[in-house]
Amino acid sequence: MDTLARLETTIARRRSASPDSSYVAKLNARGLPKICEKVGEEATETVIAALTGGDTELIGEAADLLFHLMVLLSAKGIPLSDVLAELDRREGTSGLDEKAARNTD
Ligand SMILES: N=c1c2ncn([C@@H]3O[C@H](COP(=O)(O)OP(=O)(O)OP(=O)(O)O)[C@@H](O)[C@H]3O)c2ncn1[C@@H]1O[C@H](COP(=O)(O)O)[C@@H](O)[C@H]1O
Repeated sequence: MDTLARLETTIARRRSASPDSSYVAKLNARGLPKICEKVGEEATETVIAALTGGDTELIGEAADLLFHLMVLLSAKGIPLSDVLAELDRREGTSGLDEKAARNTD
C-alpha cells in the first residue's frame, strides 16, 4: 500500500478516536469549516515556503497541505481513488488544450 493510501486508512480510523488523543478526531470535532480553514492555511504556508523558504521548509509545508487535504476528503466521504481516477482521466490531455476547449463553450 502506498503512503497516501495508508494515510487515508489511518485518517478514517482516527476520525472516531477521542479528540483528546487524536489530531484527526479533534479537527473533525471542530467541523468542516475548521478543516477547510486548515487546508487554506497550509496552502498559503506552502506558497510562502516556495517563494521565500528553503527546500526543507517547502517539503514540510507540502506534507502538511497533503495531510489536511486528505482529512478534508475523508470528512466529505470522497475516496482518494476518486481523485486519482480524475487525474487518470486527464492524463495525456494538455492543460492548454483543455482550457481552449472550455473557452469555446
Ligand atoms: N500526517 C500527519 C500530520 N501532519 C501534520 N499533522 C498535525 O497538523 C497540525 C498542524 O499544525 P498547526 O500548528 O497548524 O495546528 P494547530 O496549532 O493544532 O492548529 P490550530 O488549532 O491553531 O488551527 C500539527 O498538530 C501536526 O502535528 C499531522 N497529524 C497527523 N498526521 C498523520 O495522521 C495520523 C493520525 O494522527 P492522530 O489523529 O493525531 O492520531 C498520524 O499517525 C500521522 O500519520
